[in-house]
Amino acid sequence: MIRQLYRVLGPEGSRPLNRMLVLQSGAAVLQGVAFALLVPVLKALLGTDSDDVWPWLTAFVGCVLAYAVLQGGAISGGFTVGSQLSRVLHRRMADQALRLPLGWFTADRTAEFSRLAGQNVIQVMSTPAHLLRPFISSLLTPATLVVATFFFDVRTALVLLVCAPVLFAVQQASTSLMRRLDLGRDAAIGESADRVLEYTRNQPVLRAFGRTAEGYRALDDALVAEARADRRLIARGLPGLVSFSFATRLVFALLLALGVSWQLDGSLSVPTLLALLVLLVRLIDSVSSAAETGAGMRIARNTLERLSAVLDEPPFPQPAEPQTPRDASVEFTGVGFRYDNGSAEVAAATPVLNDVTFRLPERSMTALVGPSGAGKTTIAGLLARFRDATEGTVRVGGVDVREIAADDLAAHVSLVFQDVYLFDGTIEENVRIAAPDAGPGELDTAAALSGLDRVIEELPDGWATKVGVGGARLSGGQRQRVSIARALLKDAPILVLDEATAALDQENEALFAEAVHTLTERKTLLVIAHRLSTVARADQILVLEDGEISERGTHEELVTAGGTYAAFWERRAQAHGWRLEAGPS
Ligand SMILES: Nc1ncnc2c1ncn2[C@@H]1O[C@H](COP(=O)(O)OP(=O)(O)OP(=O)(O)O)[C@@H](O)[C@H]1O
Repeated sequence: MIRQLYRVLGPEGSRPLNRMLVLQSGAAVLQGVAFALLVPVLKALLGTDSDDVWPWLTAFVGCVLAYAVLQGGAISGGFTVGSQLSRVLHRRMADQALRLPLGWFTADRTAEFSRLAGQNVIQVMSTPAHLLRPFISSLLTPATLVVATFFFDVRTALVLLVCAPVLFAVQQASTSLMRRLDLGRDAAIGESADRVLEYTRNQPVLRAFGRTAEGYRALDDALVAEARADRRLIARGLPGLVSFSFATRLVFALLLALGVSWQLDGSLSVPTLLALLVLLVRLIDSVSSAAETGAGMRIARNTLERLSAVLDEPPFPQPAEPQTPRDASVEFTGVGFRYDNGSAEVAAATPVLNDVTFRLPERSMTALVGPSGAGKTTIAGLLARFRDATEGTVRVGGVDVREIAADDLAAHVSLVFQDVYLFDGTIEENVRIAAPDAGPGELDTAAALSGLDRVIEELPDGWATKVGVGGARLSGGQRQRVSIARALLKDAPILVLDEATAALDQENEALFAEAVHTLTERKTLLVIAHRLSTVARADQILVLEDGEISERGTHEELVTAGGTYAAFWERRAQAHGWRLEAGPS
């Protein structure tokens, strides 16, 4: 536990922890010495010459005062370490979030990450003050008492020395059992928290399909599993806890019986026996509280382990000597890709892309079409290096994306996603994220190209309209236009639009198609397109099926070739919307 705290805090954060450990250890030993001094004090008081009490009493009071000073320092030190822990952990987690590959952030891991950064950091920050300090006392004070007992009665001290390993073994056995059970319960609680979150977030969908809490199976199952883990913890963990408590009482009874028999045979005086019993009661108390704080320490240790695991995740590899893209072209050569789904078994996963090779010449427009699930969004992600290709090479401006610094690549590639996320702020703030220093002219151009200018005109607060968390106060089409304007304002030479026109109405979609076409004069465009107007005007169309490029060419060439594209064209040409879907099998 202490080792883990040092690891998490790092060298810079370790000083307050060192100080707290030294102060608390000193206080714990002094507490033990103060209790031990009660023996001569009691012996003198109960004995024949009560004047002997003064030197012992003076030493006792001195010890108590010194203890109070050290303990005060340790208490304030515990809080200092706690706030240091929270600061260091939050900063390290934020740094780690920046360094981890985007592919790492699956829904489950994102939920775990926010749980760790929120409630778990708060839980860990109270550990030094409320658990570690009492735990140190509950170990060092009894140890001091055992050593002190040697000065009063060697036999009692030897019995204690023999019993200590037995108590320790029982405690260890119960701790490791509880730790395993705690881990199982922590996982069950985490799963329930995720399902409750999912259940809350997806209320609109669940209500639309008439699902109530009882009818929502995943949440139900998670709550049942959590209750089962709780019952398992009580049923299997209780014997361990009870056996420890029983063992400590047994040791006490044994020493009491021995003490009485030694008193009866005249080898132990009554005052010493009484004073030793006071020490024993204190000793048993301390050992029992060690067991109680041990439970809290176990939970904190599990949490620290989970935090360390996230902090130790290998960051996305960055090039040692970064190169700069030479132009705005893009090249995929023999690219293969598998999602690892959070496991190390990448090789076992089904390939999503297979031997994908294509080139996007500078200032050209390519439409990527294909049935749902064919791998179009995956290609966009590889181009922006959200993940690395499992096979082959992705090049931007003639340079392997793995050799380009993250900032440089981000400056070259702009993306408009299917799922638009807006930050809680005004429309202007959301667009300006792309280029905080952009002038009003640039902002207006981006708004005009994306159709955002008309949205601004309709809204009473215009650019200053608050969008709400995630953009909840705007319609889907409005959100999308903000997102497109944002991508256009960034003015990166390569623009990837993933289903960007899906939420636009027909009139706006046509305007947008025209704007996109105009953009080709300045940018390299990859449009994951579903609309005919966009696809037909592309310089090159790539048809992706089952992760492989099955056809490529211009609209005319592909229609003439009479393949998959032509068949879909035939079927869809008359429809208002155009969507390439898997044909009947
Ligand atoms: N994070 C992920 N983990 C595992 N598999 C994934 C992940 N994301 C996508 N996939 C799988 O990869 C395949 C390709 O998905 P992708 O989103 O690239 O397809 P798409 O062509 O963009 O589909 P759509 O047109 O429906 O958006 C699908 O089978 C999908 O289930």
